[in-house]
Amino acid sequence: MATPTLQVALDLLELDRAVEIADEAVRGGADWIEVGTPLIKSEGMQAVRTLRERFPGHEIVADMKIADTGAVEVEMAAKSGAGVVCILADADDAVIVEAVRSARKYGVRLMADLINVADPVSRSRELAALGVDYINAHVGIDQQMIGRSSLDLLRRLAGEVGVPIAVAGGLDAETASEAVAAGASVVIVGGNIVKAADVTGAARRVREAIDRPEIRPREEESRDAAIRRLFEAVSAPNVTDAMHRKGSMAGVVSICGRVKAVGPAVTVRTLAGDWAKPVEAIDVAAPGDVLVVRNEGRTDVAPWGELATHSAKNRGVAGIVIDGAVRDVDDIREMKFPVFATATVPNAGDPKGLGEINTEIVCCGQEVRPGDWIVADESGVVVVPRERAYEVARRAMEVRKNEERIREEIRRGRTLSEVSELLKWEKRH
Ligand SMILES: O=C(CO)[C@H](O)[C@H](O)COP(=O)(O)O
Repeated sequence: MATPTLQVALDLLELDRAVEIADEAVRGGADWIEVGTPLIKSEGMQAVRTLRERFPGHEIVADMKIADTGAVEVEMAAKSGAGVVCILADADDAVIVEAVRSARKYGVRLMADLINVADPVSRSRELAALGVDYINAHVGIDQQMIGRSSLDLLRRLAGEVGVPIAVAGGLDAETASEAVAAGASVVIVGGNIVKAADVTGAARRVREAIDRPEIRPREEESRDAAIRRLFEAVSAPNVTDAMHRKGSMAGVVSICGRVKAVGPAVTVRTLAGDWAKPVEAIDVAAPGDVLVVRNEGRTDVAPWGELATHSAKNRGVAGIVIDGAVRDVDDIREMKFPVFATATVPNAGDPKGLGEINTEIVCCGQEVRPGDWIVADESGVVVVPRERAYEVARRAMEVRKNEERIREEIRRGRTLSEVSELLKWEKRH
């Protein structure tokens, strides 16, 4: 079998940055350069022309995701310099047939993208029979965020289709190896190369994985373990960015400075600083849970202090968030236990047993249900609805990766406004 091709997907909005990143990716061993759909939507065919001119020795792939007017869109991409043009596998056969005719006329190849196709094996066979040159086992970025896997899709197709198979969707060096072993002829990598601070290094690692695939058995990971791993690797700001700037509690700060708490919420409602329910909740919590206490926002009386912190720490509780005051701050700081509160005050309430454990509460402006995920660090506290926890954790990791490349470009001397083309992307009114 010929060495599989490494295609780098430039899923960016800015052409200048795309050219710079393509240059670095090529130095790391990328063969084909994909003008990603966002770049085409942002810059049009000029992006294809520019990349064609700048990289004369490399195949340019135009990810048009054609859904209609197959002939015209293939013609546009071909005349701009693309050698491979992408069409949606789900498009009507009438569109596919016209696209194939146009591709033959202009001497380019067609790649059909299986994103969201219900029966990928039979559709791939139909597409091959219609004259499509490559099938792309693609799981889109939004689908990846809810846990779909491009490798699973690729494995379903292996040996079933008579044309070369490309694979795309969240691949990195490790999964690129698996993709080659599963029969991929073209390995398409976007985010894990183009969002890296060191694009050349990231591309080189994928290149090496493709050239010398080394498959290590992957450890099974539960959903909850993956959620925790991802949330522990990102910041609270990354998480609220991933939630369209929602989820932040207002006015609550870390009492111990640089600490972090991640875990499902055990909720507590108490009244007037009554510390019975918050302390009983320590026994209800499992290791790794975060206690979230509503104390009516009162800052004049504390339902939490040093002894409770000591007990929570022993039990493996990951942290505590209170919409009110805590006390014994000096001792808590010595323990470096993640405590987040809106105030400090010396006096406690009495343990009368008012309130409830594990009911829905509102804490610092956010609704919190038992089991919702809490991510708290020095910037503050974010609540993630439990049913969206995996998706938000994946998206937060994408936010973090994206910032890595932006940080690198700022380090090289550009301003944040330049990197993000702020003026161009201001909302028009
Ligand atoms: O076509 C795409 C999204 O629709 C991407 O180019 C493709 O998914 C590869 O990027 P990534 O590796 O980040 O998933």
